[in-house]
Amino acid sequence: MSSTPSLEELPPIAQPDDELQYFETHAPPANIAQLSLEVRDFIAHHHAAHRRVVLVSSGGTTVPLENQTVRFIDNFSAGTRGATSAEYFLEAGYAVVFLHRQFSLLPYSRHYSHSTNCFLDYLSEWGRIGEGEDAAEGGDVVVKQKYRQQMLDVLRKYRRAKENKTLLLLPYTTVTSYLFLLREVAMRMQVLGSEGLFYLAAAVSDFFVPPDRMAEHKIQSGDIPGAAGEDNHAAAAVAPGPRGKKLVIDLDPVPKFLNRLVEGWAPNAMIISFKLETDSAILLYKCRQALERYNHQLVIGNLLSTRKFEVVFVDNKKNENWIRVPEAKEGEEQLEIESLIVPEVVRRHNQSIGGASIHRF
Ligand SMILES: CC(C)(COP(=O)(O)O)[C@@H](O)C(=O)NCCC(=O)N[C@@H](CSSC[C@H](N)C(=O)O)C(=O)O
Repeated sequence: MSSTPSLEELPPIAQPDDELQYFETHAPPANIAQLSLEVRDFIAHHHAAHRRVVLVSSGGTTVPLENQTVRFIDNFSAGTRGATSAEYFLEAGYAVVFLHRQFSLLPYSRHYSHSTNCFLDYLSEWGRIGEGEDAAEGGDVVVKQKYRQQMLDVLRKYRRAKENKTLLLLPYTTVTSYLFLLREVAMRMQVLGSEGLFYLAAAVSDFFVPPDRMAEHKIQSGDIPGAAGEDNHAAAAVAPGPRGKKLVIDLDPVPKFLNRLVEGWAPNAMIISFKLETDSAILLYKCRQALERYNHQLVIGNLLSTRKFEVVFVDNKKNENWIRVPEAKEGEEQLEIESLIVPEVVRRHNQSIGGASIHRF
């Protein structure tokens, strides 16, 4: 079992000057001003309607190795946890700001997107699907009978979220765009006080290439004299090795922003972070350590290998509760663990703000 570092050995948590330095030395997403106004209006609308707002972060952030990015380091996440949880928050009556990795899974469309659930597999041969404007000349595609009810259920929920404008999609790609958007939304959510909820399921990069060590052009693998990217000061550069050329990467730790979120950006909100480990022997320790370091309310721990079947709630009152779902038998529908996680989060959120039941459609 790997030795578990003490609090002191961990990279320092972000202090105000780290935050200042990071945001001053990185460029925000080009459209952040427009997105910030959309978030402001979204929050104001639902606050006026006495509807709670939750920020759900989802997907994995990237760390570019070149300014003109050809190569990047990615963090594992398909976006299933975030997209599925967002659906259950919407069903619980929350409005959702969905801060997600661009092109990762989205609420509702996740059932039919990506290669694992290709929408086209749900369609049968050409035939007439309906009358009036639905029926084009020569007939339309027909959803296979066995999928119709499920698809109609998803479609109804999707349309309800659109009609009620309860889902705001904010895409990011890099860890920098994620952090800028997280800070922007958090500042806007301050108006919600303790009713604000953060559900941080995104897989956030822990290391990055500082701008002053970033190669401008694609790092060259062969010898091109004077080619850009051979700068020896670059954090990622090709160097001679015992078995020929190798790529040497020297990254800095991303300032730990969770502390800034808790203490500065959203001081009154309920903040839930996910802790991802692969070694079961250190999961609980790392969850407790995160709570001690960041002083937020709840860490949901999960292992990469069993994340769809079990999670553990570790809260700041030292309670540790496992939630588990049985793995579906062959041919059976898998119970989504988020159908249990989100109601438990909502229960705890109710408790933290005095238990008022929330507005439902
Ligand atoms: C990524 C998964 C496993 C979901 O997978 P998909 O369903 O395939 O999307 C999610 O459940 C999770 O653990 N997310 C959190 C993963 C993560 O990076 N957590 C961070 C802490 S929260 S990120 C906060 C940041 N590092 C900071 O401290 O400022 C960690 O474990 O260290």
